[in-house]
Amino acid sequence: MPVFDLDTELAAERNHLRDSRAALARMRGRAEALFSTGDKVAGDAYTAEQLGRHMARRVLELADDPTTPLFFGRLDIEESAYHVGRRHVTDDSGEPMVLDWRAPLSRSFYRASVRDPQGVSTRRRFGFVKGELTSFEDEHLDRGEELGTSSRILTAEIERPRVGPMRDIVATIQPEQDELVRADLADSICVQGAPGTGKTAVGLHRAAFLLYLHRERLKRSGVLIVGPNAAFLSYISAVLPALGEVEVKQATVDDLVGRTPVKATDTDKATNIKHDVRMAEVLRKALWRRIGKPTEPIMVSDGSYRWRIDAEPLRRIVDEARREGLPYQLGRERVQARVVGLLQRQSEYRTGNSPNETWLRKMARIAPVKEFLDRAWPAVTPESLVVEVLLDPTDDLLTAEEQEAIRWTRAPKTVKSAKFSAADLVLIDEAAGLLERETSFGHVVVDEAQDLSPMQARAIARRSEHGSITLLGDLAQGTAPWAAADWRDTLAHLGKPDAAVVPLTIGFRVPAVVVELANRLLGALDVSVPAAVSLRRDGDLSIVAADDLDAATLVEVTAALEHEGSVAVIAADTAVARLRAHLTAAGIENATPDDVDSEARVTVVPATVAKGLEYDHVVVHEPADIVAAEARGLNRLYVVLTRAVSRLSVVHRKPLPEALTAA
Ligand SMILES: Nc1ncnc2c1ncn2[C@@H]1O[C@H](COP(=O)(O)OP(=O)(O)OP(=O)(O)O)[C@@H](O)[C@H]1O
Repeated sequence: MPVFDLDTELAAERNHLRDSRAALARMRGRAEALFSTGDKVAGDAYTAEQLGRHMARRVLELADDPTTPLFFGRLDIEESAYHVGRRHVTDDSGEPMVLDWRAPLSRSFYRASVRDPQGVSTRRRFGFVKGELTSFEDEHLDRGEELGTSSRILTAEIERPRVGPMRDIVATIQPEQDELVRADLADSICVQGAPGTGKTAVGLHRAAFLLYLHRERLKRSGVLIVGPNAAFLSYISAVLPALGEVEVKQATVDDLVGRTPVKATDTDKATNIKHDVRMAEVLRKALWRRIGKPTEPIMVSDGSYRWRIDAEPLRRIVDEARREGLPYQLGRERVQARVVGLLQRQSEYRTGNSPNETWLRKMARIAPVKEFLDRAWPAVTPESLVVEVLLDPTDDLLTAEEQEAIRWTRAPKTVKSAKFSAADLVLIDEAAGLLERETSFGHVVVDEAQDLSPMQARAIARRSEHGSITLLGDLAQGTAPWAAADWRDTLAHLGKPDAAVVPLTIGFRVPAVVVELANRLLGALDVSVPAAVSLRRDGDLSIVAADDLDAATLVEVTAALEHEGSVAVIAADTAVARLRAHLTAAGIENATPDDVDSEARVTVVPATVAKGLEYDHVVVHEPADIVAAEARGLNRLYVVLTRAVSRLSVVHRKPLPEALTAA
């Protein structure tokens, strides 16, 4: 029996890595050559363009990032060894050298266990430094060896300092995460997970997995990722391209509904009413109220002919179209087409000829038909409907006080010149959905979903009507006034009432000491969520009471800069400008989270923007102010305290919130 020699094994694996990289380079070379000759081989300009786009994407997909390993694992199944990596690599004869992590066989890399080895005798994980293979770790499942979360390589990965944007986790996806990542395209899922349990990571990897498995279908319908704000989207923006997926749309809900610019602000009260689901019904009623009952005939002169349609058949056409339940605009088009159809029949009967297209178009626009349509089924734009409702929000569904809170007291000169608030845009989107169908994405991932208002959820429902969704969130992190208390409500608004709600409980970000502090708040948050178990035993927590807060913050930041990794000061939004100036005056370069190109190691983060982000060292500045700044301030503090990967310092002058000091 050959002696197992670690050095020889490692050398063999390094050779395989070198050969795989060379093979990938050849694959890319071939794609580039095809890209540059695409227009010569394609028969026509359209095909050339299609091919060009396909090849350009292929070239991007085949990029080799020298800082990340091309493969990170190996499965020994029977007599064969399969390397598992970020994408397929084949040799010149088409034989696989690296299997894509999403391939069916790779599943065993994440799921095989001693209890269910799935034919795997040995699972090997590789350790890398800057793309160079430095070590490996074997689990001989056939000998009952299993490392689980005690894997040294997993521990190193989750404890590595965080610098720059979020990275993919393909090398270390955990079984409970993998189950979600590989769920069927048809399945809508809601993931309830404590901070740092990998919800965002799971959502992004699921998108990549679905794109791999259903490439053609999803290329047509598209995949959409919805995140809470621009800073978050830029933080996660590198993950999918690193996995070879370059065509996924990422947007905030505001981006989705932003057909006109925001030019007004609402009172909190008005905002809350406008985000309430009752507004959907208020708008629907206001729209369909416009439809009139035809009482007069249509009379059309057409050269020497006169056509007439009586009120009765017109009433029937309108009633029928209403009953069909189509979006309003389609209904209008159908009524118009049926009226023209009746005119056409009269013309055919009298003249014995079928009228041509020009005649049909003329009849559709002729004054008597147009006037009838404008009375019976008037043209509407989403904006005009919302203006109408806001000028007169009379509806039993709203109390008199609520109607007053949203009422516009002055009419804009024109609908075009109307000044809309952010919440109005959500109403306009709802109105647009009543008029016409939205195009539906094949799959939508919604992150930080606990903060979706019912009306925002409906905006997403319209964009996922024929697709599935992955909803990610944590009820304890709900900070919006309408934040969900029960996922079932959000799922109902999203049109996916039967989606499974699945918990994630293993925390990969926040060290145990910090989790323990943050968890003290849970009791005061009035939500029922499973608490997280942190995988991280390392980490540091310090609570500093100081008279001069800004000076104390500076001391903490300076100390943090001694260590590797990113540093954030998180403070109430109103303190950010002052703190930044204070740090700058002390010679510490700093940026805000939306400043994506900044090289500064220190970021000053307004508390309301911290959601979803993480930093190695976090200095929380005056928790009492963060709590006092908003109605759900304790939830905000819970979010803020759970951003730290390695160390958390809490700097305060005012007393700490009671819930935090309770043992
Ligand atoms: N299986 C894993 N292996 C390695 N790192 C992981 C794994 N799962 C999650 N992580 C890391 O843990 C951190 C937290 O993950 P992520 O941001 O997805 O959590 P989250 O549940 O969305 O958190 P939050 O609720 O705070 O937004 C990230 O740095 C992520 O890369």
